[in-house]
Amino acid sequence: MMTSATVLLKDELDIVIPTIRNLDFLEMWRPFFQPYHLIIVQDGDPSKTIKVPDGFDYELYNRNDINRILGPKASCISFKDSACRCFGYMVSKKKYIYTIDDDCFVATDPSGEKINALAQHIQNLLCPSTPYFFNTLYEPYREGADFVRGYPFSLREGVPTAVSHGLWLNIPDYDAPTQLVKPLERNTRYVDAIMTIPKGTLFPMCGMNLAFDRDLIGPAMYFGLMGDGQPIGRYDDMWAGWCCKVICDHLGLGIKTGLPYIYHSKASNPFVNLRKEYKGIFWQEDIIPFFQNVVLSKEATTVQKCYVELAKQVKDNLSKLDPYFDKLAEAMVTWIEAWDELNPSAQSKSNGKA
Ligand SMILES: O=c1ccn([C@@H]2O[C@H](COP(=O)(O)OP(=O)(O)O[C@H]3O[C@@H](CO)[C@H](O)[C@H]3O)[C@@H](O)[C@H]2O)c(=O)[nH]1
Ligand SMILES: [Mn+2]
Repeated sequence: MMTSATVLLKDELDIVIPTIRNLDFLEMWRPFFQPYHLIIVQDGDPSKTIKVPDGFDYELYNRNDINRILGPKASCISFKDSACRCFGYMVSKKKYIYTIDDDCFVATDPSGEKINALAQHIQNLLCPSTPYFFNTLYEPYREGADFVRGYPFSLREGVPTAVSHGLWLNIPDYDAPTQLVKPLERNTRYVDAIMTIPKGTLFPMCGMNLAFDRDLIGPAMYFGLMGDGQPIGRYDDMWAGWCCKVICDHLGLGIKTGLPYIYHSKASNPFVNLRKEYKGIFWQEDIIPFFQNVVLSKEATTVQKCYVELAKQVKDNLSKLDPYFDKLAEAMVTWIEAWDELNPSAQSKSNGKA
């Protein structure tokens, strides 16, 4: 059991869990999660009671709470999709967020050790990122690693890390077509590496094992309009990842991917997933070039300013793809308004070097 001295960021980090199920999975995480505050976002029927195992310090929000707290702005929070988790990011008052799905369990590393995914994410966030020059020995700040020969000393200080993207053993986060073609495929490959995603490169951000610095990038972690009443689902985390990456590149912040692993136990239904994803699979062939060509102005010195500029570019450039993007662009602005209403002190803080 960790002592209070070794509980990293105990009072500076919230764990956000979106759920439509019971939370028995927390029993396996108890040794690692119990010291932290949980923010549970209950999706679906608000009259259903979600049982939280004893001994955890938590706050729980259902749809009625979201509507009560945000009023008309609640329209930007998805219903019946894991995208609802971003409400937890908004109501948190902590500097760091870790979000995990309720079908993700403690994984074991090749030595047989239980992986404290939260501790690894915290390490990732507390160490700088290196987006401007790739270190071929991967994360240079780890024990037993460093910058390799030829790495410019002027770049070794790195930049602040905004996001730590973890991976998954057992059920990988495949899209529906891949799941359908490879229904029995399980990820058993433990790759002992953490990498900074280079500046100018996008990546597919998965929301099931994800940590971030809320002060640096929180307002960009909007998981979009998904699920009930929307033409698309299961692109919530992807959308947030693309928005976050272009904003991190603009503000000089870093995103890492790799360790830690969790054990993902539940394969969602590939046919249901196909119905949710299919427009995204088609649209992303236009969405990705859009994000690859996004330019934010030098006046965009805060995440909020970047995000509102991005929303306008979404409206101007993607609405021709589908009227959905008009709605999404408006929801992006509503999200920022709601964020700033709930987080007035952080409103104008400049995050990085534009
Ligand atoms: O309507 C819903 C459905 C689910 N949840 C909660 O969200 C997470 C994820 O649900 P689940 O594990 O069933 O789905 P996956 O397909 O494995 O999810 C991954 O795919 C992406 C979906 O966008 C995302 O990267 C991962 O989450 C669980 O905690 C459910 O309880 C919900 O809140 N509402
Ligand atoms: Mn899952």
